[in-house]
Amino acid sequence: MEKLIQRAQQANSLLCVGLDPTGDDQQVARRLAEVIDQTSPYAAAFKPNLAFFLSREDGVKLLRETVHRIPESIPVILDGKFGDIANTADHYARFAYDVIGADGVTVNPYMGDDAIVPFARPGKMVFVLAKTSNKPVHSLQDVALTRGGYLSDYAAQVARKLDGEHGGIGLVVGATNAEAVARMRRLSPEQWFLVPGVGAQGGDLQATLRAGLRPDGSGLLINTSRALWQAADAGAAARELVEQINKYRPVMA
Ligand SMILES: O=C(O)c1cc(=O)[nH]c(=O)n1[C@@H]1O[C@H](COP(=O)(O)O)[C@@H](O)[C@H]1O
Repeated sequence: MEKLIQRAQQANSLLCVGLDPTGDDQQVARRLAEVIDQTSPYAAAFKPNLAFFLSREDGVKLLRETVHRIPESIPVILDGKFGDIANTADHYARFAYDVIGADGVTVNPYMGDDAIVPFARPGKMVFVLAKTSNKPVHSLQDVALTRGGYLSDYAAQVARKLDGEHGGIGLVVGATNAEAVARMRRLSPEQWFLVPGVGAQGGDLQATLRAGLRPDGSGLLINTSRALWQAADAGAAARELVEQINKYRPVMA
């Protein structure tokens, strides 16, 4: 997590700029460049979502160009929600890190720890889906375990154990349920959380920060995608969000 920690301190920001590009191919390339250039001063990280690139011809090329445009000091998390048996996961890891040049990924833990470990390379970040922002009718994450707690708690425990063994493992926790953020923080006092759900999904920023910030005022990466993509001035919107976030962070000595 060193690159992320350094960048968050340097930019005094916990904002993750989500890149979920919509529109026709020509517009999209132009808008991506614009959003990256305007939001870079305020971004602790960027998170391109793989689906929005793969859904267009030459999507991998566009993704590579996108990552290339992002300043080297800002970490890039490729949001692919990967999760497959280890030898397949190894190929996803090669794609994310070697082909695309990402600094981190999101991973779905449903297939267990061996689906996560191939992504845990030195210097890379792995964000494991624990308690996501959506609210399904049939939520696997909310299944109560006979041993106590919920399946999402178990995902967090596995991620914590793997972080101890490999380093660089964080959680994905949605901003749409502050109680769940607090619960995850109790289970994982020190890990970094990638937190989507603010903006278009209506998550409560203040409640999320209160529930999830570590005592050092850090440890959360607040993602927003559509709200910046659709903003008339993405730079101003990003700056405003950083200011809002920083209002709730304790002032460090
Ligand atoms: O892993 C994610 O990034 C993710 C996890 C989650 O629980 N909820 C969630 O919305 N996301 C992603 O975060 C982004 C949210 O986008 P906006 O709702 O437009 O800000 C999308 O790329 C989602 O795929």
